[in-house]
Amino acid sequence: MTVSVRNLTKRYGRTLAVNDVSFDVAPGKVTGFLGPNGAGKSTTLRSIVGLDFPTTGEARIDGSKYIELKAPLHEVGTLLDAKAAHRSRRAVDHLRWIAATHGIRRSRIDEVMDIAGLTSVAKKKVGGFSLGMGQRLGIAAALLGDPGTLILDEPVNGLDPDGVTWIRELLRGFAAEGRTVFLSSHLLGELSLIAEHIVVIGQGKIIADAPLDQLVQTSSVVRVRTPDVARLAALVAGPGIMTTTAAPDHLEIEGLPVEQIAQIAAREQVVVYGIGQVTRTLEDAYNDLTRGAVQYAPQDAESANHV
Ligand SMILES: Nc1ncnc2c1ncn2[C@@H]1O[C@H](COP(=O)(O)OP(=O)(O)OP(=O)(O)O)[C@@H](O)[C@H]1O
Repeated sequence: MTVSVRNLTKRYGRTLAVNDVSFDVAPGKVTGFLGPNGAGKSTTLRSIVGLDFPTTGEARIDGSKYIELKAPLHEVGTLLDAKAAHRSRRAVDHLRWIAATHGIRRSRIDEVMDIAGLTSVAKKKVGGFSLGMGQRLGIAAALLGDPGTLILDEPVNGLDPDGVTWIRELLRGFAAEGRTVFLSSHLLGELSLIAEHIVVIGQGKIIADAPLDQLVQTSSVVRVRTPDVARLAALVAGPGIMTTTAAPDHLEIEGLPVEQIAQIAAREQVVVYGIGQVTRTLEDAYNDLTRGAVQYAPQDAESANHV
């Protein structure tokens, strides 16, 4: 199932929350949705699943608008607010209530509770759940109809390390079956372990839509760990080559391939403890992309130290 967003614009009064956004979410992989606070992620996700009506433009799931789907739970599983469950209801009753809307069999409720690790708290009231347990319940609900697509807003939030590993494996497995996964998250390190494709939104506009590999592609900088930084810097010096001492025993070299640097070091008998290309993290890529698109930031570096 492909999720297609076309020229989606959403205004709330004077606020232009989403501004002419178009992108596709492909099946068979996990797609991450990133952006600063207030960038328009939740509005976009809510518009995809018919909880918000676009001012103009549209979102379709395999060609249909969400509201046109005959049995939406079997097509799209959603988690948009982990606190949405009724506080006085028991976890199992929350799932029974949702299952009843689609005639989903009772045994499926046990299955999803088991998948989400909630079997032992099935009869506990949701009001007593932690954020992480609420997330697990929300994911169990999203899985109830065994859908082809999952749309999740911040599903990793509040999960403990076991929970983070669990959801990573769950979502990757889901995508490996050819299904579609679209999730937002501010946890960039975790997202780079889950997602293969990344869409970045800033101030209501799409500012990147690319495979993760492409965003974090290896830079041309080589970092060498050596006790002889000054000597190696002098040996590799030449036109178009930049060297930076990154730490007392770390030299960064731009403009020469790693093999050539290793050969120079070997030939000149410079001791090397480690050598390799510097890789950009998703966080580096995100910071570069969203510079200028952050709405809610401290006024200056000085105030940043005081928040
Ligand atoms: N129901 C609403 N009424 C008025 N303004 C809204 C409403 N929902 C969102 N907005 C505004 O639209 C903009 C986008 O909000 P949205 O919640 O989509 O951002 P987000 O990227 O999900 O942010 P966060 O990372 O903080 O969750 C913000 O300026 C927000 O204040």
